[in-house]
Amino acid sequence: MSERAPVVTVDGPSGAGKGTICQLLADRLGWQLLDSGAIYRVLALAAIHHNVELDNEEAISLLAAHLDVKFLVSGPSEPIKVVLETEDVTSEIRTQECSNAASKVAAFPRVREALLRRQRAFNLEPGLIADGRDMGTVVFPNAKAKIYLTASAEERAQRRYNQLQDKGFDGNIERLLAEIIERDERDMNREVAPLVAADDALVIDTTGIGIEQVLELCLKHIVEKLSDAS
Ligand SMILES: Nc1ncnc2c1ncn2[C@@H]1O[C@H](COP(=O)(O)OP(=O)(O)O)[C@@H](O)[C@H]1O
Ligand SMILES: Nc1ccn([C@@H]2O[C@H](COP(=O)(O)OP(=O)(O)O)[C@@H](O)[C@H]2O)c(=O)n1
Repeated sequence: MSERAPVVTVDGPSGAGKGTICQLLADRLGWQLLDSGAIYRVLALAAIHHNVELDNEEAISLLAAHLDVKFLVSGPSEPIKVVLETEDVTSEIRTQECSNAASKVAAFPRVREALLRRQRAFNLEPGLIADGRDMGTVVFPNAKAKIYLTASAEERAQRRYNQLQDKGFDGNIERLLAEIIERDERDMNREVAPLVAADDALVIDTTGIGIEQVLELCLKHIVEKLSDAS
C-alpha cells in the first residue's frame, strides 16, 4: 500500500501532546490534519445519542460504517469544527465521559475496520499530519516520518488538570490520573491496533520538555526523513 501524498504520523497516549504538536506541524508545513481520536469520540457520542450499548460491537460497527461526521476547517490555526449529523459537537466530544467511551468502542476490531477508509481519505496533497494511536502502525504504515510522543502518567494528568482549570472547570487530579492509567491499559492491551510505537518511529519522552522544544525535535526528524525519501 502506498500513500498518495507524504504522511507524518504522531502516535502516543492521552496528554502526550499529540494534538498540540500536530496542529503546530500542520500550520508550519501547510499540510492537512487528521485527528483520528475525534472520529472515535464522535462515534462514541453517536452511540450515546442513539442509545446503543457501548459493549454491542455489531451495532457500534454498523453505526461506524454509516457515521455522518464532518470536520469543517475554516483556516490555518483555526480550531476544526466537528459536526455529527447536523449538530456541532466540537466541545461535547472532549468530555471525560466521551474520552472513556471512545476508548471502549475503539477496542472492537470491526469498528476499527469500518473506520479505516475514512481515515485514509484524509491523505491529500500537499501532505498529511496524522494524530492517533495506530497511525504509524496500521493506518499509514508507509508514512515518510513517524513520531511517538509519550510522558509520565503523572505529568499527563497534570496537563489535563491545567487544561480544565484554564477552561474554568474543576478537575480532580487523582481521578484524572486513574482515568489516564485505565485508558492507557485498554489502548495498549487491545487485540487489534494496540497503542505501541512503530519500530521505525522516533520516540520522544516529553516529560519536563516544553512544547517549543518538542516541536523542534519533531521538525528536525521530519526534515531528515523527507530529504532521505527524495
Ligand atoms: N511538552 C508539553 N509540556 C507541557 N504541556 C504540554 C506539552 N505538550 C502538550 N501540553 C499541554 O498538555 C495538554 C494536552 O495536550 P494535547 O496536545 O491535547 O495531548 P494529546 O493530544 O496527546 O492528548 C494541552 O493543554 C497542551 O497545551
Ligand atoms: N487512532 C486512534 C485514535 C484514538 N483512538 C481511541 O480514541 C480515544 C480518544 O483518542 P484521542 O486521541 O482523542 O484522546 P486524547 O489523546 O486526546 O486523550 C483513545 O483513548 C483511543 O482509545 C484509537 O483507538 N485509535
